[in-house]
Amino acid sequence: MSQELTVKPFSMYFDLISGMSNERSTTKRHLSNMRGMFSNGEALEAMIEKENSLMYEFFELEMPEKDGHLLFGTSIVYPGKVGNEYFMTKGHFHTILDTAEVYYCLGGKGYMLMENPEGDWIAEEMTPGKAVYVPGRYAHRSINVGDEPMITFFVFRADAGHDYGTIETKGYRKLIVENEGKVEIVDNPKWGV
Ligand SMILES: O=P(O)(O)OC[C@H]1O[C@H](O)[C@H](O)[C@@H](O)[C@@H]1O
Ligand SMILES: [Fe+2]
Repeated sequence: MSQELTVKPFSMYFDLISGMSNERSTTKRHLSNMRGMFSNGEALEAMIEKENSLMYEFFELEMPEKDGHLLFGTSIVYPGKVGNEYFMTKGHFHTILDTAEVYYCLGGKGYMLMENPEGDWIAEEMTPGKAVYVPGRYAHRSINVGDEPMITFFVFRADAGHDYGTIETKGYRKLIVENEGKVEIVDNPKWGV
């Protein structure tokens, strides 16, 4: 094994309530990083003009991108809406499509929205204590439908990679929106366009 592929055993502390670690810094996605992801682009621009606030952040550890290694961390999606659509992550397929991921919800309330290229989709509810298995081939996006930050711990194969292109061009088949105070899963009218 070459030197750069050697990883010594290590541990990392995450706060169970906030999901944060003071040992590293997070990658941050602000409203302006989410252009094109929400169905109501005008609502997003209006919000950015007022304040380009933080939508979510997550820990991206540096691990050798080699099969056999695992990458883990936490992700924190803040509460809010763009138009009637809840704050969410961009979502992605894995570049090595057939690689899975596990998420464990530590706090908040939301959904893991998943869909595969064959058209199967499912929105798995995420509440504290719930572990969600995202099988290979499924794009995955975390959506916060509550009033608190939605915090998850995740683990996936370190060389899986992130494919954002498909979601950026086609979007998701489904949207999670608020309708008269209730959470609803609706068809994305712009899907594939
Ligand atoms: O990559 P995004 O879709 O923006 O989501 C942000 C992050 O969310 C999760 O926690 C994943 O496990 C990360 O790999 C991902 O990068
Ligand atoms: Fe992933």
